[in-house]
Amino acid sequence: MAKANAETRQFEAEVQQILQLMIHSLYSNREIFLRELISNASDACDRLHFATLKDETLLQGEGDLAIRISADKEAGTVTVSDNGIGMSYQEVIDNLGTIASSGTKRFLESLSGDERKDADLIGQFGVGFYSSFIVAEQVTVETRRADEDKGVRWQSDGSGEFTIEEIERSERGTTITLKLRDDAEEFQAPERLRHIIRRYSDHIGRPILMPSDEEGQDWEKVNEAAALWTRSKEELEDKDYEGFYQHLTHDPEEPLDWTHNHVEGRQSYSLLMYIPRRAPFDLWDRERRRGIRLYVRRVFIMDEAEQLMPGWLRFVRGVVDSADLPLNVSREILQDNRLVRSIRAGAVKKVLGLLEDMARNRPDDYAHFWEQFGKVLKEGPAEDPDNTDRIAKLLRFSSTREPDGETVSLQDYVDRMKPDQKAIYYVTADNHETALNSPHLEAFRKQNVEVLLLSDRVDEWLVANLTEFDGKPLRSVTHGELEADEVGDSKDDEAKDERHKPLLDKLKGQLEDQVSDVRVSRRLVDSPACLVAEQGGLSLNLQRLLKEAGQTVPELRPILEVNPDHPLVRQLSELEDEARLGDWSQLLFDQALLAEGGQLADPAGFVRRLNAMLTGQSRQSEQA
Ligand SMILES: Nc1ncnc2c1ncn2[C@@H]1O[C@H](COP(=O)(O)OP(=O)(O)OP(=O)(O)O)[C@@H](O)[C@H]1O
Repeated sequence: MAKANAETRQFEAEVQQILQLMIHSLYSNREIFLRELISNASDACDRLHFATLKDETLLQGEGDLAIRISADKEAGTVTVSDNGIGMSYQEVIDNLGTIASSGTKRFLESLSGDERKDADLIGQFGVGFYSSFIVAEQVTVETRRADEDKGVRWQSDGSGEFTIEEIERSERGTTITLKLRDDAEEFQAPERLRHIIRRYSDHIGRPILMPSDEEGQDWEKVNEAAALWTRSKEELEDKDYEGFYQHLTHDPEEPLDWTHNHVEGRQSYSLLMYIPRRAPFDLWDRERRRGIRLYVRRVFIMDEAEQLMPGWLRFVRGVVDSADLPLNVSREILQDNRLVRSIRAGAVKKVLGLLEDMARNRPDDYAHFWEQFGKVLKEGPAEDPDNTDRIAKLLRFSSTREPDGETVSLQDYVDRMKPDQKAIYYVTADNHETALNSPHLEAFRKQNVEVLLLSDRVDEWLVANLTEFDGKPLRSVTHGELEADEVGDSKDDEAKDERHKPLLDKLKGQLEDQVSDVRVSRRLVDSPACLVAEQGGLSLNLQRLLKEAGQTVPELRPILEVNPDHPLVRQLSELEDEARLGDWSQLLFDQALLAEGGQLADPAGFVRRLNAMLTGQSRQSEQA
């Protein structure tokens, strides 16, 4: 594959796009280029270290892995060098000419064209190596892979193409030389470089060295060079944790919170986990691998070890360093490993503790967290029955008492339940407005009984798995028959049903293909009718969601409940004309369906019947 002569190649079109965007949007924060290069160099050392576990000869006698940074005033350059794994010819092409990561591809797809917004977004991906071009008019990379004889030189001015050629290079690893732009001269000053290194890269586990004298013969260590998570909490400051978070995630924002623990016992491991401030835009992408970075006794093993964090905490970022896992652990082994399960259980408990603490002591931060990640947390009870009670306490809902925003906890709800109230009531709907205006709530409103308003897709899944809280059952207001005392109804209901039997029979006759039953409602005050699902059956909302998702749903006919005190229903009960009775019954059913967010089977028919009714005629009398 290697070529003897230099060849010129084009950047992938997307790289050019990224370069443009970056040079313009990151101008105010140019110094991050150094952080990105150090981060790559440190990863390269980690990867070499990992590779030498299998093949010691890769070290070739040079075992002290380090990152060297120096400036040359005369040449106007800054050089970042590492003796890590290095790159082969093909790897240079793949890594430094294209956008290899699918995440970055998706980022490009999501560009809005609004520079401000896009600049915000770009930070989520880590602009990596290409950030060199913020300060450099020319970048030269010389590298040799630890297991190859020949080296490679890559060079570009960032304007559209690069050259690549084979070279002789005795040292293993990578040297990146930036020819600084005129307006970036400040980065030649060693003090400036030192300052940036301490600021952004102090937590890097490898030594970062700079020349200690003018001649550049002796090198001295500039950073702390102990992996941050191995250090004790007492000696670390917020800015250390924040710097490490940046290294780990490339998130331009500071984390919302973190938890750092050293666990000793049957197993020993260190955990450092962060809650980001903002959800990544691909949080809902099921293909996207998540999880945290795994180290074994300080040796980097893998990124995004999804086995270490359950799906319902997929927004958590961080590091686990285990003292007990074998160094040759693979993703497959992680799948089903007792140690991993117990680390994950420990990690989950720490995150839950962190969130509980935030909810209690920093309600504003928690509200922010909930807004960003609440929907993900709602997957918890289904995925993790063991932790359901703790997760349930962290949930927040909108309710008929507090309809603006999701602010009500189940504990708040239970604390203000009426003394004789038996259940925690909720309504699910396709959207908040539909839930809030649902006719099913009328009797509850009248009796001042609070009802939770659920309108996220995941809510149906949540309530299927969260059936009680604090000993109180969760009960849907659109399911089953309400008992008289649930809504403070009088006791003469039986008689009421009897009295209205002729009406109910009429409606049943007209709508027999569409409903499974018709009965007098205890839910309604102002509306003439509503639809109800069988107790324990699928809600109409869930049936719709499943159909949208392409699943086959058994044809479940709802129950029509009517409000016999409503003028419309009263008039209907007096109708004799079969055709008008048919139209009115259908209208009653259709409007009940609309009110709870359903779709009409025959919208044109609905409009025609409605118009006929509004003009005081029925189809029959028009024809006559
Ligand atoms: N010093 C280096 N030694 C060896 N490989 C490197 C070095 N610098 C970059 N690379 C390779 O080039 C790839 C691209 O680097 P780049 O900084 O653009 O993205 P990244 O590091 O993969 O992503 P991110 O910055 O988001 O973590 C790296 O994944 C790595 O494989």
